Amino acid sequence: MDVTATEIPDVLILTPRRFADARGFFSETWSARAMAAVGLDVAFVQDNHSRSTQAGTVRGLHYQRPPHAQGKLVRVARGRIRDVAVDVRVGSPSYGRWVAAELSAENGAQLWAPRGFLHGFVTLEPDTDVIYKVDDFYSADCDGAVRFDDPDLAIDWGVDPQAATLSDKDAAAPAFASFRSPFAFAHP
Ligand SMILES: Cc1cn([C@H]2C[C@H](O)[C@@H](COP(=O)(O)OP(=O)(O)O[C@H]3O[C@H](C)C(=O)[C@H](O)[C@H]3O)O2)c(=O)[nH]c1=O
Repeated sequence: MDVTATEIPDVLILTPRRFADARGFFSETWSARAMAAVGLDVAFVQDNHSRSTQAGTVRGLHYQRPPHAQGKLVRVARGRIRDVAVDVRVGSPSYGRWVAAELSAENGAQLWAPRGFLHGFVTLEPDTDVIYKVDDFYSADCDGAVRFDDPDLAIDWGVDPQAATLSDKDAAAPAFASFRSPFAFAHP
């Protein structure tokens, strides 16, 4: 499995090996052993699958507050997304900074964002299927959102935010200025 660093050290791009042959390919899309080999000991408890029929669909920016904060390992089974993680760990040198990566069925790349990050993506093709593992269960009570096109975050989504397809929840998400992070940066 290839590991590529991003501008935020704890956010990684993992790309599992693909065994191609005349039929297509085989890939271990997740392996606890492969994750441990790169220093990631994560106990995932839930798999998610979201399908977005339209290109330009934005899902995010979302997080779950403690005690149900979630680390996420995101991949695309069909189509293509620009995946975004925003560091909101109080005390982090990269607090408020974002990283983006293009994940697609074609490139097989996966984004790992630990707990303490806002997460969202925009679809770059119709009928895009996003598959992701999380390390805590869904909790509606702990679910939170921040405006995806917040001017203080100034995320480059690569598409026109004004034309984005949004859920009502995301369309009404609060500004980053009103966000009080419940996450602490825990590094030596
Ligand atoms: C996330 C989630 C949702 N749901 C239910 C709650 C709603 O009735 C319905 C749709 O939920 P929502 O509109 O929050 O789905 P997304 O907008 O795709 O949210 C996700 O989008 C961004 C990209 C994320 O990183 C999060 O994983 C997640 O917040 O599924 C569940 O039953 N379990 C779950 O884990």
